[in-house]
Amino acid sequence: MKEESYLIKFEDVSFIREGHNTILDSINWQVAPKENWAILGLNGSGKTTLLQLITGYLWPTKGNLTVLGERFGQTSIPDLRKQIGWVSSALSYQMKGHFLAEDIVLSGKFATIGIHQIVSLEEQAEARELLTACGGSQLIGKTFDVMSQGQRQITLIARALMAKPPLLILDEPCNGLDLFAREQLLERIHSIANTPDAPNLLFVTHYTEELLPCFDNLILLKEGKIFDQGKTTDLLTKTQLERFYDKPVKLIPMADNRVTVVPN
Ligand SMILES: Nc1ncnc2c1ncn2[C@@H]1O[C@H](COP(=O)(O)OP(=O)(O)OP(=O)(O)O)[C@@H](O)[C@H]1O
Repeated sequence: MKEESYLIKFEDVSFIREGHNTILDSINWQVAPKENWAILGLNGSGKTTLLQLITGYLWPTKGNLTVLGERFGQTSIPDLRKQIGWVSSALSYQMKGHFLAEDIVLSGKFATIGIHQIVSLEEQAEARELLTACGGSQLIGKTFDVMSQGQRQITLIARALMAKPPLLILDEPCNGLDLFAREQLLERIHSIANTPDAPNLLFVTHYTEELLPCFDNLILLKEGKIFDQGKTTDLLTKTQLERFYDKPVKLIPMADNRVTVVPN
Protein backbone atom coordinates (compact mmCIF):
# COMPACT_ATOMS: atom_id res chain seq x y z
CA MET A 1 0.00 0.00 0.00
CA LYS A 2 1.30 3.49 -0.84
CA GLU A 3 2.28 5.69 2.10
CA GLU A 4 -0.46 8.23 1.34
CA SER A 5 -3.04 5.42 1.40
CA TYR A 6 -2.64 4.94 5.15
CA LEU A 7 -4.73 7.05 7.49
CA ILE A 8 -2.04 6.89 10.12
CA LYS A 9 1.54 5.73 9.75
CA PHE A 10 4.06 5.78 12.59
CA GLU A 11 7.59 4.92 11.47
CA ASP A 12 9.92 4.42 14.40
CA VAL A 13 8.37 7.37 16.22
CA SER A 14 9.63 8.30 19.67
CA PHE A 15 8.56 11.13 21.91
CA ILE A 16 10.92 12.34 24.59
CA ARG A 17 9.87 15.03 27.06
CA GLU A 18 12.27 17.69 28.26
CA GLY A 19 14.40 16.16 30.96
CA HIS A 20 15.04 13.11 28.74
CA ASN A 21 11.97 11.18 29.79
CA THR A 22 11.04 8.81 26.94
CA ILE A 23 7.24 8.73 26.86
CA LEU A 24 6.82 6.84 23.57
CA ASP A 25 9.54 4.57 22.28
CA SER A 26 9.99 3.45 18.65
CA ILE A 27 6.34 3.22 17.68
CA ASN A 28 5.65 1.44 14.38
CA TRP A 29 1.97 1.28 13.48
CA GLN A 30 -0.22 1.70 10.41
CA VAL A 31 -3.94 2.26 10.04
CA ALA A 32 -5.38 1.38 6.63
CA PRO A 33 -8.70 2.75 5.31
CA LYS A 34 -11.79 1.06 6.80
CA GLU A 35 -9.82 -0.22 9.78
CA ASN A 36 -11.09 0.58 13.27
CA TRP A 37 -8.51 0.35 16.04
CA ALA A 38 -8.61 0.29 19.80
CA ILE A 39 -5.73 1.19 22.09
CA LEU A 40 -5.65 -0.57 25.44
CA GLY A 41 -3.23 0.43 28.17
CA LEU A 42 -2.89 1.08 31.85
CA ASN A 43 -2.57 4.56 33.36
CA GLY A 44 0.52 6.34 32.15
CA SER A 45 1.22 3.94 29.27
CA GLY A 46 1.24 6.81 26.75
CA LYS A 47 -2.22 6.62 25.15
CA THR A 48 -2.98 10.34 25.43
CA THR A 49 0.51 11.24 24.23
CA LEU A 50 -0.02 9.03 21.16
CA LEU A 51 -3.29 10.87 20.40
CA GLN A 52 -1.59 14.23 20.89
CA LEU A 53 0.98 13.25 18.28
CA ILE A 54 -1.74 12.19 15.81
CA THR A 55 -3.56 15.49 16.28
CA GLY A 56 -0.41 17.60 16.08
CA TYR A 57 -0.47 18.94 19.65
CA LEU A 58 2.90 17.25 20.17
CA TRP A 59 5.64 16.64 17.67
CA PRO A 60 7.67 13.42 17.32
CA THR A 61 11.19 13.70 18.72
CA LYS A 62 12.33 10.97 16.31
CA GLY A 63 10.89 9.11 13.36
CA ASN A 64 8.26 9.87 10.70
CA LEU A 65 4.57 10.37 11.30
CA THR A 66 2.01 10.55 8.50
CA VAL A 67 -1.64 11.32 9.28
CA LEU A 68 -4.37 11.34 6.61
CA GLY A 69 -1.69 11.22 3.96
CA GLU A 70 0.12 14.30 5.34
CA ARG A 71 3.65 13.95 6.63
CA PHE A 72 4.40 15.99 9.76
CA GLY A 73 6.74 18.84 8.99
CA GLN A 74 5.24 19.27 5.52
CA THR A 75 1.63 19.99 6.37
CA SER A 76 -0.65 22.59 7.96
CA ILE A 77 -1.58 21.25 11.39
CA PRO A 78 -4.77 23.40 11.72
CA ASP A 79 -6.06 22.02 8.39
CA LEU A 80 -5.22 18.49 9.47
CA ARG A 81 -7.00 18.93 12.80
CA LYS A 82 -10.21 19.96 11.03
CA GLN A 83 -10.29 16.49 9.50
CA ILE A 84 -10.01 14.68 12.82
CA GLY A 85 -12.93 14.35 15.22
CA TRP A 86 -11.72 14.01 18.80
CA VAL A 87 -14.12 13.29 21.64
CA SER A 88 -12.43 13.55 25.02
CA SER A 89 -13.13 14.74 28.55
CA ALA A 90 -11.06 17.84 27.75
CA LEU A 91 -13.60 18.74 25.06
CA SER A 92 -16.49 18.18 27.45
CA TYR A 93 -14.99 20.66 29.92
CA GLN A 94 -14.95 23.33 27.21
CA MET A 95 -18.72 23.23 26.70
CA LYS A 96 -20.79 25.84 28.53
CA GLY A 97 -23.77 24.70 30.59
CA HIS A 98 -26.29 26.83 28.69
CA PHE A 99 -25.35 25.47 25.24
CA LEU A 100 -28.21 23.60 23.56
CA ALA A 101 -27.49 20.07 22.30
CA GLU A 102 -28.33 20.93 18.69
CA ASP A 103 -26.07 24.02 18.78
CA ILE A 104 -23.20 21.98 20.20
CA VAL A 105 -23.63 19.53 17.31
CA LEU A 106 -23.81 22.37 14.79
CA SER A 107 -20.63 23.98 16.16
CA GLY A 108 -18.77 20.87 15.01
CA LYS A 109 -19.20 22.08 11.44
CA PHE A 110 -17.07 25.13 12.22
CA ALA A 111 -14.75 23.47 14.77
CA THR A 112 -15.69 26.17 17.29
CA ILE A 113 -16.89 26.15 20.89
CA GLY A 114 -20.27 27.84 20.57
CA ILE A 115 -21.78 29.29 17.40
CA HIS A 116 -20.16 32.52 16.22
CA GLN A 117 -21.58 32.79 12.72
CA ILE A 118 -24.90 33.03 10.93
CA VAL A 119 -26.19 29.53 10.28
CA SER A 120 -28.73 28.43 7.72
CA LEU A 121 -31.97 26.59 8.45
CA GLU A 122 -30.53 23.65 6.48
CA GLU A 123 -27.47 23.51 8.72
CA GLN A 124 -29.67 23.60 11.81
CA ALA A 125 -31.81 20.79 10.41
CA GLU A 126 -28.66 18.80 9.56
CA ALA A 127 -27.46 19.09 13.18
CA ARG A 128 -30.82 17.89 14.54
CA GLU A 129 -30.87 14.98 12.09
CA LEU A 130 -27.37 13.94 13.06
CA LEU A 131 -28.17 14.12 16.77
CA THR A 132 -31.24 11.97 16.11
CA ALA A 133 -29.21 9.48 14.04
CA CYS A 134 -26.79 9.18 16.98
CA GLY A 135 -29.69 8.32 19.30
CA GLY A 136 -30.10 11.78 20.82
CA SER A 137 -33.52 12.91 19.54
CA GLN A 138 -34.70 13.48 23.11
CA LEU A 139 -31.79 15.89 23.65
CA ILE A 140 -33.03 18.50 21.19
CA GLY A 141 -33.83 21.60 23.23
CA LYS A 142 -31.82 20.39 26.25
CA THR A 143 -28.88 22.32 27.63
CA PHE A 144 -25.51 20.72 28.39
CA ASP A 145 -25.80 21.32 32.15
CA VAL A 146 -28.90 19.15 32.52
CA MET A 147 -27.60 16.23 30.45
CA SER A 148 -26.30 13.00 31.95
CA GLN A 149 -22.72 12.02 31.22
CA GLY A 150 -23.89 9.53 28.58
CA GLN A 151 -26.09 12.13 26.88
CA ARG A 152 -23.16 14.53 26.81
CA GLN A 153 -21.01 11.93 25.10
CA ILE A 154 -23.70 11.28 22.46
CA THR A 155 -23.92 15.03 21.82
CA LEU A 156 -20.13 15.36 21.50
CA ILE A 157 -19.91 12.37 19.17
CA ALA A 158 -22.63 13.88 16.95
CA ARG A 159 -20.71 17.17 17.08
CA ALA A 160 -17.54 15.44 15.90
CA LEU A 161 -19.42 13.74 13.04
CA MET A 162 -20.89 17.06 11.85
CA ALA A 163 -17.60 17.91 10.12
CA LYS A 164 -17.67 14.48 8.36
CA PRO A 165 -14.14 13.64 9.50
CA PRO A 166 -12.37 10.67 7.92
CA LEU A 167 -10.99 9.84 11.39
CA LEU A 168 -12.88 9.91 14.69
CA ILE A 169 -10.98 9.50 17.96
CA LEU A 170 -12.99 8.37 20.98
CA ASP A 171 -10.73 8.95 23.97
CA GLU A 172 -12.08 6.94 26.93
CA PRO A 173 -15.68 7.85 26.03
CA CYS A 174 -17.16 5.57 28.70
CA ASN A 175 -15.40 7.29 31.60
CA GLY A 176 -17.83 8.27 34.30
CA LEU A 177 -20.71 6.20 32.91
CA ASP A 178 -22.59 3.66 35.00
CA LEU A 179 -22.91 0.07 33.74
CA PHE A 180 -26.11 0.67 31.82
CA ALA A 181 -25.22 4.06 30.38
CA ARG A 182 -21.96 2.51 29.21
CA GLU A 183 -23.77 -0.27 27.35
CA GLN A 184 -26.11 2.28 25.77
CA LEU A 185 -23.22 4.40 24.58
CA LEU A 186 -21.38 1.35 23.24
CA GLU A 187 -24.53 0.35 21.32
CA ARG A 188 -24.60 3.81 19.75
CA ILE A 189 -20.93 3.59 18.81
CA HIS A 190 -21.61 0.17 17.31
CA SER A 191 -24.42 1.64 15.17
CA ILE A 192 -22.26 4.57 14.06
CA ALA A 193 -19.45 2.18 13.10
CA ASN A 194 -21.88 0.24 10.93
CA THR A 195 -23.20 3.17 8.90
CA PRO A 196 -21.96 3.10 5.29
CA ASP A 197 -20.09 6.43 5.48
CA ALA A 198 -18.68 5.91 8.98
CA PRO A 199 -15.27 7.45 9.68
CA ASN A 200 -12.36 5.26 10.73
CA LEU A 201 -12.60 4.93 14.48
CA LEU A 202 -9.81 5.03 17.03
CA PHE A 203 -11.02 4.03 20.49
CA VAL A 204 -8.92 4.44 23.62
CA THR A 205 -9.76 2.59 26.80
CA HIS A 206 -8.50 0.89 29.96
CA TYR A 207 -11.12 -1.86 29.76
CA THR A 208 -11.36 -4.90 27.49
CA GLU A 209 -15.12 -5.17 27.95
CA GLU A 210 -15.52 -1.95 25.95
CA LEU A 211 -13.87 -3.50 22.90
CA LEU A 212 -16.84 -3.86 20.57
CA PRO A 213 -16.54 -6.26 17.63
CA CYS A 214 -16.09 -3.27 15.30
CA PHE A 215 -12.71 -2.67 16.98
CA ASP A 216 -11.16 -5.66 15.35
CA ASN A 217 -7.64 -4.24 15.51
CA LEU A 218 -5.89 -3.60 18.79
CA ILE A 219 -2.74 -2.07 20.21
CA LEU A 220 -1.57 -3.14 23.64
CA LEU A 221 0.42 -0.15 24.86
CA LYS A 222 2.73 -0.64 27.82
CA GLU A 223 5.20 1.83 29.30
CA GLY A 224 5.41 3.82 26.08
CA LYS A 225 6.01 0.82 23.84
CA ILE A 226 3.75 -1.25 21.63
CA PHE A 227 3.70 -4.48 23.57
CA ASP A 228 1.71 -6.13 20.79
CA GLN A 229 -0.65 -5.19 17.95
CA GLY A 230 -2.93 -7.13 15.64
CA LYS A 231 -6.37 -8.69 15.54
CA THR A 232 -8.22 -8.08 18.80
CA THR A 233 -9.38 -11.69 19.12
CA ASP A 234 -5.78 -12.93 18.79
CA LEU A 235 -4.49 -10.56 21.46
CA LEU A 236 -7.19 -11.00 24.10
CA THR A 237 -5.99 -14.35 25.43
CA LYS A 238 -5.16 -15.22 29.03
CA THR A 239 -1.51 -15.90 28.20
CA GLN A 240 -1.03 -12.67 26.30
CA LEU A 241 -2.88 -10.50 28.83
CA GLU A 242 -0.96 -11.97 31.78
CA ARG A 243 2.27 -11.08 29.99
CA PHE A 244 0.88 -7.63 29.20
CA TYR A 245 -0.28 -6.83 32.74
CA ASP A 246 2.50 -8.83 34.44
CA LYS A 247 -0.18 -10.25 36.74
CA PRO A 248 -2.49 -13.27 36.79
CA VAL A 249 -5.88 -12.45 35.29
CA LYS A 250 -9.15 -14.22 34.65
CA LEU A 251 -11.10 -13.72 31.42
CA ILE A 252 -14.89 -13.69 31.65
CA PRO A 253 -16.56 -14.09 28.25
CA MET A 254 -19.38 -11.70 27.34
CA ALA A 255 -21.78 -11.44 24.41
CA ASP A 256 -20.44 -10.35 20.99
CA ASN A 257 -17.03 -11.97 21.61
CA ARG A 258 -16.28 -9.33 24.21
CA VAL A 259 -14.40 -10.25 27.34
CA THR A 260 -14.07 -8.84 30.86
CA VAL A 261 -10.64 -9.14 32.47
CA VAL A 262 -10.34 -9.24 36.26
CA PRO A 263 -7.34 -9.85 38.55
CA ASN A 264 -7.10 -13.55 39.44
N1 LIG B 1 2.84 17.42 30.60
C1 LIG B 1 3.58 16.39 31.01
N2 LIG B 1 4.82 16.58 31.52
C2 LIG B 1 5.58 15.53 31.93
N3 LIG B 1 5.21 14.25 31.83
C3 LIG B 1 3.99 14.00 31.31
C4 LIG B 1 3.11 15.05 30.88
N4 LIG B 1 1.96 14.48 30.41
C5 LIG B 1 2.13 13.14 30.56
N5 LIG B 1 3.34 12.86 31.10
C6 LIG B 1 3.87 11.53 31.40
O1 LIG B 1 3.83 10.77 30.21
C7 LIG B 1 3.50 9.41 30.47
C8 LIG B 1 2.34 8.99 29.58
O2 LIG B 1 1.21 9.79 29.92
P1 LIG B 1 -0.14 9.68 29.09
O3 LIG B 1 -1.06 10.73 29.65
O4 LIG B 1 0.14 9.71 27.65
O5 LIG B 1 -0.63 8.23 29.52
P2 LIG B 1 -2.09 7.58 29.39
O6 LIG B 1 -1.87 6.17 28.94
O7 LIG B 1 -2.96 8.43 28.55
O8 LIG B 1 -2.58 7.58 30.90
P3 LIG B 1 -4.08 7.59 31.50
O9 LIG B 1 -4.66 6.26 31.17
O10 LIG B 1 -3.85 7.76 32.95
O11 LIG B 1 -4.82 8.73 30.88
C9 LIG B 1 3.20 9.33 31.98
O12 LIG B 1 4.33 8.84 32.62
C10 LIG B 1 2.96 10.77 32.36
O13 LIG B 1 3.36 11.00 33.70
